[in-house]
Amino acid sequence: MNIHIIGGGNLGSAIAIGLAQFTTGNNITVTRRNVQLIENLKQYDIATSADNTAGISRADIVILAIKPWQVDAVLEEILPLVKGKVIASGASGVTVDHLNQKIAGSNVVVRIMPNIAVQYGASATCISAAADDIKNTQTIVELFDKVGTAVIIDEKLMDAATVLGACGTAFALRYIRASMQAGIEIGFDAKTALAIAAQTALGATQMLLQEGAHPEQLIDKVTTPQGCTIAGLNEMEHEGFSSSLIKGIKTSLHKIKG
Ligand SMILES: NC(=O)C1=CN([C@@H]2O[C@H](COP(=O)(O)OP(=O)(O)OC[C@H]3O[C@@H](n4cnc5c(N)ncnc54)[C@H](OP(=O)(O)O)[C@@H]3O)[C@@H](O)[C@H]2O)C=CC1
Ligand SMILES: O=C(O)[C@@H]1CCC=N1
Repeated sequence: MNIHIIGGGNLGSAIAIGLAQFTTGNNITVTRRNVQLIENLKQYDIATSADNTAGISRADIVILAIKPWQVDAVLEEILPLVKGKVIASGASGVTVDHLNQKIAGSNVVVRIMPNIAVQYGASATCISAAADDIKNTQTIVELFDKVGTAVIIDEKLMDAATVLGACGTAFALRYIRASMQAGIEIGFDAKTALAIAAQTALGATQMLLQEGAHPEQLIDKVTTPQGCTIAGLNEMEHEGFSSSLIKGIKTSLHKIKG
């Protein structure tokens, strides 16, 4: 397939590299105005251009990885050339209804919400479309399944998916950073503390995904009665660990919904 990604920033470049690394048989093009900033993509055999329409008529899928307020102008620019193509928008908060109104054509219009771990084949991608288009989303689901997991969700949950899945990368990294900082305070150098904290988070995630267990079932295996784990966990909860995470996620959702 020919995949044309408009917006070679954090998300667009990550999608391009992920698809280049974890899929075969696809030609990928990425565009942005300051094209010199994505020269590095060429090492993955990804074509780059400052012209959003360059080669777009050969594209099978057009992915929008631009800021929400840039979507309308870019659509106007490309619409005459993208009739019948799949258009997948990763712009947060821009609804399928809005996209369909702007596009008003024969296109399959899909909303995608990956996260930047797509670059490493580890995104949790949520996908939605209008009822008429759901049956045509298979290509997109299969594509994003190769760079992590991909699920179709009800569009009304797309903002929630953005917060849990996309912003979630930052939330998880902040947990690792805090662990690292604590690790330094209890005796490790920064590099070792980070290595231990990051690998421990990865190991916990692997167990969770492979066993399909509830986190607390695995936590029970770590908490020795009267031991140091439960003492630490309970202190964290007294200080509002779970509560602050829940509040932060809800605040992010309110922000997205305006
Ligand atoms: N970052 C993340 O983790 C995630 C982001 N998103 C969503 O993805 C979208 C992009 O976010 P992000 O990648 O972080 O933002 P960035 O600012 O990093 O990337 C946006 C890119 O769009 C380019 N751009 C702007 N205008 C145009 C235009 N007219 N034509 C072509 N390219 C253009 C910019 O480059 P230039 O100025 O050179 O043109 C820039 O590189 C947002 O809607 C965001 O909500 C969704 C999930 C995760
Ligand atoms: O922070 C943001 O608004 C975007 C949406 C998801 C990740 N980054």
